Amino acid sequence: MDEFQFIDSIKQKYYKQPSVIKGIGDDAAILRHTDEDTIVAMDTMVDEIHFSKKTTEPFHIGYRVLAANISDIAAMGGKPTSYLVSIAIPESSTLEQLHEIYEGMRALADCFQMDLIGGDTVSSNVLTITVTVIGTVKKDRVRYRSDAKIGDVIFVTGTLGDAACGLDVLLNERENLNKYTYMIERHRMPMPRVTFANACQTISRLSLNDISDGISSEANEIANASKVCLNINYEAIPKHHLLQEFSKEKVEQWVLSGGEDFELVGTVAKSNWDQLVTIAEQTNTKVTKIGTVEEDPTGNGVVLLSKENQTTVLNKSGYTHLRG
Ligand SMILES: Nc1ncnc2c1ncn2[C@@H]1O[C@H](COP(=O)(O)OP(=O)(O)O)[C@@H](O)[C@H]1O
Ligand SMILES: Cc1ncc(C[n+]2csc(CCOP(=O)(O)OP(=O)(O)O)c2C)c(N)n1
Ligand SMILES: [Mg+2]
Ligand SMILES: [Mg+2]
Ligand SMILES: [Mg+2]
Repeated sequence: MDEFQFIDSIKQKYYKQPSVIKGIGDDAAILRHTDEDTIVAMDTMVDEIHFSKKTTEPFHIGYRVLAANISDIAAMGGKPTSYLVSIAIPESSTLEQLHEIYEGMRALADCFQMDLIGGDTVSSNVLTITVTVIGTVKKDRVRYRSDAKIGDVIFVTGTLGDAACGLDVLLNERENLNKYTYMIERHRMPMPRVTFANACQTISRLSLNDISDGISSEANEIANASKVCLNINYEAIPKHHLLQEFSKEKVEQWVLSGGEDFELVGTVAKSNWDQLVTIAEQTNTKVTKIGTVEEDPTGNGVVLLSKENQTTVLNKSGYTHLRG
């Protein structure tokens, strides 16, 4: 199969979204959105950085890369509608593996009625997949990191540290993997929090960020953008009971800096907290209060972590690709 036959083989037979005027097959795609703002985000995954043979089947590679992208749309409060895929393929990849990658993306895309509308295919030494995701949002319901205000409740969805635990279990080839199935699933097939984020439309102001690098990073991103202090209580951060068998140090590292849970961290006015809890119940989403937004006297933004009755500054300690 050559490049052009490959593109033909991954092309959808029809498009679900009325916004797709032109999808795959010309020099570019054409979209038409009338009433809403368009959200555009991009994330790349690279072999041996974001996945490896030890951790992921081709299906999961596709699923995860799209999930990471959709998660950014959720974090802006939007609805994902379409995506483009750039794939750099090494000689060692088989056609079957490539189709499984696309099957993984399609499986998640179908959950949100998303269309594959374009991309690029090249050969390379390292399997690299870049997705551009497109979504829509009502213009007065965009969720900026800069919208946290003093007095807000800080919340997170789901439990934190699960994906990092699953990754650790896979990388260290522990025996009795069945015991860790839930954590492995959380690493391989994270479900971005679109339904919850969209159901929050009745609330006029939220700040939101999705947890890809680790909450220590994303909480700092909100604090810096909003120039406030996020005071977080470590004990209040929800942790899955399966983490109990691991050392306190490991759990702390996974919870604060593990990343890739693709949960949401955000802040909401105290007066809207009950409403948020109701939305969480209606959308089957676990939501937990983990702290309060306070004034930052320096004006730069800071995150404080209270743990065992001690309060320290929580610096960004999540995943980073470049150091120094
Ligand atoms: N190489 C790049 N060129 C241009 N913009 C970039 C690049 N890398 C990241 N960005 C932008 O920087 C911001 C932060 O990116 P990132 O930390 O990857 O966000 P996220 O964790 O939500 O994926 C985003 O607006 C992103 O589009
Ligand atoms: C084989 C393997 N090793 C390590 C990791 C852990 N890891 C790789 S990248 C990353 C952070 C998230 O990726 P990034 O490219 O920073 O995504 P973004 O923040 O842009 O959404 C983590 C936790 C992994 N997923 N797979
Ligand atoms: Mg990114
Ligand atoms: Mg993000
Ligand atoms: Mg990152």
